[in-house]
Amino acid sequence: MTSGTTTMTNDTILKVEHLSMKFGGLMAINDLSFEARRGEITALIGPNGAGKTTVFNCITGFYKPTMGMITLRQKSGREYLLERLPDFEITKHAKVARTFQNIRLFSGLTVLENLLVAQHNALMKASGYTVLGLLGLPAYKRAAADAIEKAKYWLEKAELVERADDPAGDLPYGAQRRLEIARAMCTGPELLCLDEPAAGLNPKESLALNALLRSIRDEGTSLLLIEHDMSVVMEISDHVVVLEYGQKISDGTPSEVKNDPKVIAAYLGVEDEELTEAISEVEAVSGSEE
Ligand SMILES: Nc1ncnc2c1ncn2[C@@H]1O[C@H](COP(=O)(O)OP(=O)(O)OP(=O)(O)O)[C@@H](O)[C@H]1O
Repeated sequence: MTSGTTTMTNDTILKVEHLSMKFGGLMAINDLSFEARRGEITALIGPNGAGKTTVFNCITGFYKPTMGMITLRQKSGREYLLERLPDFEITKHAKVARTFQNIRLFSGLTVLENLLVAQHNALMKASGYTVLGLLGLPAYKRAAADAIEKAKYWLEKAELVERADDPAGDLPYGAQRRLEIARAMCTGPELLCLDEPAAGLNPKESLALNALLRSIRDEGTSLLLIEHDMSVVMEISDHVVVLEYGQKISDGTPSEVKNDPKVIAAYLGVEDEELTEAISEVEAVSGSEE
């Protein structure tokens, strides 16, 4: 669905405007606006209950927002109003893929099979949705060969080649995380949304994850991630958006956000008066430096 009404440039892949989500009397997201730029890693951070997962669920079609607009602009310039699309169309047409806080693999299938299953839609399309197509069409044979190539590519990128024939459920936790991301990449997304990808990883697994996410970005897929692990956020993000009580309290580079008194206060949980004091202190210091 093309919106044709926004003024997005090609540098922006996602624009969230005046998003609100109400659950009964609870305003989980309150008039939130932010942008994610193409070819960047954007992190969405904030204390527990700030509304991060709710934003993800609105972007990926799991929730229909109470108000607001979410526009995705593809490389081709085509725009989709995500809040108007059912979730399967967000994946299939708008090309937004996601992972969840808890790993959701086909644990009885092998690692390779997980990557092939992700390409089922492309294969069925090439078959013309018929058995004869599956058996004889050259287009299907080509698509099947492409699917295997793509799976091999992501096996290598995710450092999983040696485990390709093992059941996914037998992999260590960090490898399962990378497999989930590789599987999402096999769907060819323009925007990859990751919900706490570093949760539960040991330091070595965390480094492997960072390398994988950077290489995904460097190849041109934009990333939006929710992450609690600040070392991951500070190390790999190009842009950080900070939420508190469903509202944006800061937005900038990792170092800008890290030094923002509002962010420090949100994470330390200080009272409003103390926050005002902290802000005036920072302003006094920056004023005396000018
Ligand atoms: N389906 C729902 N029904 C009712 N309330 C909900 C629902 N989903 C989220 N909430 C509430 O909305 C608020 C934001 O929750 P959300 O899970 O988006 O926060 P979060 O920032 O992702 O938190 P965490 O870091 O703990 O995962 C919370 O108060 C939560 O209890």
